[in-house]
Amino acid sequence: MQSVPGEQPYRLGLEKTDFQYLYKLGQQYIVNAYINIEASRLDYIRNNQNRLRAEQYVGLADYIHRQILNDDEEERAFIGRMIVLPATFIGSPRAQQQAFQDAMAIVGKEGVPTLFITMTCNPKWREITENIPRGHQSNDHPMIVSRVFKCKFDEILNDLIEKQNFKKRGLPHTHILTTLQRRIADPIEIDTLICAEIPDDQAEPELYEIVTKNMIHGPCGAFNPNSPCCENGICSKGFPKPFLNETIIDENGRVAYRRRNDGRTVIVRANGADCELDNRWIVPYNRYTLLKYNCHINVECVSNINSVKYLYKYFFKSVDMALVRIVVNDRQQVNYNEIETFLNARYMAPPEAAWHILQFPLIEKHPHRLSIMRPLTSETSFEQQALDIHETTQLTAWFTLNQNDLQARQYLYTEIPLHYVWQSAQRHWRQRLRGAASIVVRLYAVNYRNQELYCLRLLLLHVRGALSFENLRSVDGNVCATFAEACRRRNLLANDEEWQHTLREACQREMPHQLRELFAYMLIYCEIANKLALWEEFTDFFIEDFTRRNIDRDQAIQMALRAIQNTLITNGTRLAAFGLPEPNEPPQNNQINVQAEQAEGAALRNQLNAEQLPIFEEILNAVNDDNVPNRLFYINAAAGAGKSFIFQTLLTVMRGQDTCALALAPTGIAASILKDGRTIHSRFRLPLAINETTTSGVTPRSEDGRLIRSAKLIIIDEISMVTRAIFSIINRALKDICNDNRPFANKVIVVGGDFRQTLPIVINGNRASIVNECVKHSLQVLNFGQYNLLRNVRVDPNQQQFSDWLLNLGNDTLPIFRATNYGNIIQIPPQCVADSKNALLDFCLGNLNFDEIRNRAILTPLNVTCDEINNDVIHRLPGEIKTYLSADSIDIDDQPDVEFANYPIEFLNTITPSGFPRIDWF
Ligand SMILES: Nc1ncnc2c1ncn2[C@@H]1O[C@H](COP(=O)(O)OP(=O)(O)OP(=O)(O)O)[C@@H](O)[C@H]1O
Repeated sequence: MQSVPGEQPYRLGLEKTDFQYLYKLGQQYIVNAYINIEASRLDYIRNNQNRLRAEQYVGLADYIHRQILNDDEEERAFIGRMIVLPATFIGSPRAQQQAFQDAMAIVGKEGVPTLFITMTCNPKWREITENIPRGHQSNDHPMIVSRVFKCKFDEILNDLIEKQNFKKRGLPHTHILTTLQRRIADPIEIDTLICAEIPDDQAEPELYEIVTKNMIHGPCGAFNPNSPCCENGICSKGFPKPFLNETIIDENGRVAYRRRNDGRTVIVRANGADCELDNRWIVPYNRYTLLKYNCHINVECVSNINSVKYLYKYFFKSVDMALVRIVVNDRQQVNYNEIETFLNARYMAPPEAAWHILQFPLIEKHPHRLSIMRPLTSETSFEQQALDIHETTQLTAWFTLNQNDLQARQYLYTEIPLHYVWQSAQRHWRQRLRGAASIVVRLYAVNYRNQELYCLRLLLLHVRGALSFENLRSVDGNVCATFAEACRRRNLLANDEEWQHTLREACQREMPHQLRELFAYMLIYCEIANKLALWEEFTDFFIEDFTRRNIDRDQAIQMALRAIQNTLITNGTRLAAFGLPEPNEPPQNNQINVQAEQAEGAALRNQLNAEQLPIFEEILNAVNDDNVPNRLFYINAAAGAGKSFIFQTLLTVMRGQDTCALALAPTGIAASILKDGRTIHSRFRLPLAINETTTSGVTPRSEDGRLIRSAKLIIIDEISMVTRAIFSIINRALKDICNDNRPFANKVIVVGGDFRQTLPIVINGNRASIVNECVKHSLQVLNFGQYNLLRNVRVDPNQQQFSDWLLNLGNDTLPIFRATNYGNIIQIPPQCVADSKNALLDFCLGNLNFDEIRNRAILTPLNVTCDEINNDVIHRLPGEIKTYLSADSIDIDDQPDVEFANYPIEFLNTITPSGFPRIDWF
């Protein structure tokens, strides 16, 4: 039998030979043929371990050394023979790891994939049945099946990350992850792309035929408990799925597809019986691809990068199971033989063998992998070893390039392949003439335990135009002894130094009260290792304003602690929670200057317009008389109609009467507009995650409880953003704290907002789920009296037209410009449209000075646009640009090393989940 790969396809592809009639034996022949080919390759690897430098594989050497340096002498081992499979051997653990990291690099550049497509070969494809002898099964002709599948596979590939896979028993199938240019975030859009229902057999007979043949799961569960997908009789894939009237995206971004209970069913035979299956058993598909390819093609929306991980896990599992096993034999010799392990855990199906014999690739496109340098042993320095091996690496060639080419110095090492091409024969970088756009670059990953190499890698991600290793280690003209030291000095590694640095810098510019506030927020939001040390180091700065006033140091410290405590309490926490000393006395309530408030209240009251005044009077009347029955007010105010103005007047007038009123809002920004405004969460001590059973953390006997009890009026601004659950918690909490079972404990509650504006945030929610969260329904149920403010006081009277347009927009009464599947398109008045980004910036920022600019904001629907605009704005501002870098890391406590290596630092830098800042701030 031939073992040369090139000859097998020829031999097996011959038409009308005896081979065609071997049936099952033919399958065996193909597997054997490939095993032979593979064996010769493995032999080569086994006999060339020195050339592969097996001892230098990072992590492996670490592990082996740990075994050898075991404290317990009895347990100590010595290194035996090490045989490793290189990354170039497809199926080796290293190849899988590299492939995964390649995929992550692509995700880093292109974004999280949009669709996960699984396509399985259809053995009844005309191209297969017409090419096998009559009466034969397609199984017996894996070479033809593989060839046809490859053609179909090539056709469906379009802008994707792809992987090839083989089902253990049967037919080739492929998993494809595609990244569309635009993310699909809307359930309606998902419905246009993906369907999980039985088509109408009259209207779409062809599709009906394909779906009922290829896209029905199982049946499993009660119909067929022995189905391979069942564990203890329950389907591990969650079939049958529930009926759903609308597609829903849950809070984790997972999609539950629309499967309506429309009465359509299909009869499928399983377990010797006819089973009637409905839409709950349909695997999601795309109409177009199904009609075109006529096979099983499962199309699903991707929710997060886990799908990439899943793809590779699946790949690991079913194709070339490569277990890493360290054998310590009787003589305590550590033998590490990946080839043996690879072969022992081997499963080879005929289609897979055929695929390999035909030399179809498993992975077609790699990012440009940049070497850092050869992974080296620990005894000698990297530089020394690099010199020792007398070989120019991509990295040392980059140094040389920078020495000779001034132009190249502007680039990072990772940007070099975009501008220069690596000439592997000559071992140098040559100017690139074309093709940069499609290049994805990634630096080989390094385990963070290998500190120096890890830090070298980190420097390469941030230092441009380095001339040598020494130059790379230089910071501000000083050569650091190690790469780690250089990283620390460049603030690339996370530690408390960055917080010291932040405070030190702030000390130069900020007033002590601002420093105290900054410190309080650092405590709340930053991961500071030694908070006490930081407090002690900067105490003198925190108390400077007090000591300047000749206040004794101890007392000044108490005052500073109290100020910090006040900020912390507003945010629902205390100094003690951070291991810091608590101030001796409790924080004092702000003293209210009653007379000043009375004067201000009277002035504001005089300004109230004809729409506002009657509402104000009615509310104040209810506050002053417990017997007034109508105590719940809902001010329905269009944008800028002056509801906050009424609230402000009410709060001031009540303070003038020395009566307690509380001002609340769902967000910090909305709360900050109101006098002594607090967020609902902070006032009622609510946890972040709210559900029906959540209760307020305020107890009746606490300081907060007393304050809430004494309040005669509670104002909640921006009620449209409050969820029903929170509103009901407030109602329950008031009843509990005040021991009064009437609605909201008979307090005067004034809520205001505009349901045309922002509604509650429901992560990945659709229209129905967001509306469902709104309090509007509760307002009606609880009999809140509705008061309308419609005149926009904010806009210039000359812009009444714009004000009307805004109102119509909110009321959905504007003329429809064009109707689409995703909703109606309206036309924005031409005077509100800026022709270009620059025109927009000119309009918003013009020639304003910095203070004026601070009061303006440009809102964008997408973070990327916001980053773009920020970048432009920064360059328009006077002064030097300073960049602050974040030091991203994975929480290694619950991540094993392998996970860490799979998410290299530059990948972490590219992800900006909501609420996370970019890696660089200017
Ligand atoms: N009676 C008034 N006299 C003078 N200025 C007023 C009056 N009412 C409102 N304003 C001013 O009009 C602007 C808009 O008012 P306000 O912020 O109270 O509106 P709003 O209904 O809360 O708006 P939004 O819905 O956008 O929050 C503010 O600058 C406010 O000071």
